[in-house]
Amino acid sequence: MAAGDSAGARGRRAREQALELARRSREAWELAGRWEAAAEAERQVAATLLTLTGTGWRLLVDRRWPGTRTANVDMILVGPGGVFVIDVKRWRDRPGVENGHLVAGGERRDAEVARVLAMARTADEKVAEFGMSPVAVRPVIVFAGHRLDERIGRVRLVGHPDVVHALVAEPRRLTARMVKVVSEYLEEAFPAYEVTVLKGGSVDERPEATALFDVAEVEKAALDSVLHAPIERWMTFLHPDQVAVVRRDWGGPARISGPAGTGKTVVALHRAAHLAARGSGRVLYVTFANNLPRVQGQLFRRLAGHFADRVEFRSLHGWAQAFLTERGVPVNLNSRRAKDAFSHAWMRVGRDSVLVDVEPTPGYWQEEIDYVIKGRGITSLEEYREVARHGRRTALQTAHREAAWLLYEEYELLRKQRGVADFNDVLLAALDELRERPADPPYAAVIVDEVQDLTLVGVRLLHALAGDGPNGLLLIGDGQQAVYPGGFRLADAGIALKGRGTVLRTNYRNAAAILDEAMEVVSEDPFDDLEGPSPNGRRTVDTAYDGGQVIRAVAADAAEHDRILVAALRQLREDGDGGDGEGGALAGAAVLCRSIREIEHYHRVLTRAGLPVLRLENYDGRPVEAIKIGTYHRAKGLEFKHVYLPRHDAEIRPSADGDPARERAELARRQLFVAMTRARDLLWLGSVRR
Ligand SMILES: Nc1ncnc2c1ncn2[C@@H]1O[C@H](COP(=O)(O)OP(=O)(O)OP(=O)(O)O)[C@@H](O)[C@H]1O
Repeated sequence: MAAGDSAGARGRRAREQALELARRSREAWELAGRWEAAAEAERQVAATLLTLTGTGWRLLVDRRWPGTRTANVDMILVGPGGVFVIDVKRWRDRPGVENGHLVAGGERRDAEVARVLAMARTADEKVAEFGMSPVAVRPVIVFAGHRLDERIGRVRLVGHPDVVHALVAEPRRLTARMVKVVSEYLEEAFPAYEVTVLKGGSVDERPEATALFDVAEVEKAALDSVLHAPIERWMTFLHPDQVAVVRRDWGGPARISGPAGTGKTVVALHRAAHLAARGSGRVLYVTFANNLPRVQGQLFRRLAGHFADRVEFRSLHGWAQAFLTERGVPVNLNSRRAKDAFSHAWMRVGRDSVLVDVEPTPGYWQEEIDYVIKGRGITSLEEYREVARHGRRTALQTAHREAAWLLYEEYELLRKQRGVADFNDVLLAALDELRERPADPPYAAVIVDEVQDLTLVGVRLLHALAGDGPNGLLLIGDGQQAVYPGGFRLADAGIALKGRGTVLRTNYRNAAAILDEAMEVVSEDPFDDLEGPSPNGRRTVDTAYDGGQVIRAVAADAAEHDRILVAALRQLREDGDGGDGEGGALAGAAVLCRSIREIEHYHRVLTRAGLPVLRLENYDGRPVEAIKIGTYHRAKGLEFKHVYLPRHDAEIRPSADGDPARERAELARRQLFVAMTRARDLLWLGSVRR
């Protein structure tokens, strides 16, 4: 269908919906008139909302507020847009919002906001019992006789004439069946306050009774709601245990861990919305990878668009650089020239030293500087001599440590001579600056996703930013998915979790066959998990999805391998099943590679074969009819229906050799594991016979 046609069809549907509501106005008005228990203003608002019940919404009027002795909830409306807990006000003075406060007649009326928020929290609790996230519950105050459409945190403030189109425009979250189930559940949870009597009379006959809202406005709102992308399965409903984590109160820094695909990011996104809803402060959501914030920000806008301006999605280095710029601290980041400084340092003091007896590749020693020495903020040889090198399997004698330290000093000298900074310098400078002058205004909460990929200095920086206050710092990650060498313990960063943590155990992403295959790769490998070593790579995980397909393609040579890959992708395009209803066949496909060189190679191969390609660095999570292509590192935190791993085993070796080889082999297996666990339904593993 052409784009113009579908827009036209959407417009027609929106108009029909608006007209249908208008047709029901008089009927609703009469019905509300028979609501004896309700006050006049409530009856009028109820009449307006009753029009919605003809198009799949359900309205509960005058309900008991559980947990209170006598208080009532004016209305609860359940519809495609979620659950709305409604309080009706008839004020003579015009309500408005000033500096985040509800005001009327020159006075603050914060108590009214607090009251409807408290009602919504009760509803949150009730719906959490069956796994509904608080993002789908919205407290609303409807003002009779006024026009406005404002927001204070989570609370929506709307005038009576604005209420229908405000609610109709909400993104669709619930199917008709779910609306029924949820409203029946709430009917029991919030019992009728008084028996609502329908009597013969009706409310005053008023001329406006037939025009409870502006049809044109509703039509536009209905169109907006369809323009929202379809809501993913986890946008509204989670497992009740996940919802409990989203809503939990933690007295200080906390951690969510769990194997790949267990919903850690999903829970973190819902929690970001929950924290944004609770207070007025900003929430910072950080990851190490710089393409993830775009994808996560995009998901968050779909999940809780009304809080999009309160939650900042940033990469750690992106945030640190912006922070330093804001503070006027110059840092000349130039990783290419910094690398060049290292190469010279290696030639001068590395390649003829004892270091080559342990490991001749200079890259290993650059990592030692990046992840152990600078990454942990070590400033003296004494400190380096003593440090436990978590995550590095290669034991170093004192002589090796001294030689590595010399290499580090030479590198620093040459780097400074060139007047350039590396990525660690950016974080170190930001940490110094933050310690000198704390952030203002500070963030109410900092959520760190994929924390295992950070260095110790990175974690210290975020800890300094968030502090130790309640619900301030949340660390999410899984040591088994660490794709960088080196590691740290949270205790080294001065973070005491004191039992504040939770482990998620159900994998909702990978079909069982895929997860089994991936687990096999790392099952023999111990790993470091931030709070201590984990001796066993085989972990207990429940799978939510059976089935799945793992295809192994073994070719005689590289050219044949690439031909098989292209044929598989063409087949996928023909089969037309790739994108979860969001885009065509290729929208859900990704080709993941170990290195940038391989990416370039496969980009050429696919383009020549006439297959559309999108590099992961340009992907923001929105469905695009193109094969995503990127490195294992860039694929972190993402997922695709079909994942293709060309020459997946080229770097995979048994790990019985010496220590450095073992360390490299384990890291390569963890990276492969991460790539494999990006696949939901199909995993294609290509190899060339050795
Ligand atoms: N309660 C749930 N119901 C259905 N699907 C869910 C639920 N929770 C999570 N998911 C799905 O599981 C998938 C994996 O979730 P998520 O990306 O949050 O996992 P993760 O633990 O962060 O993974 P990884 O560590 O591998 O990056 C998501 O696509 C989401 O659709």
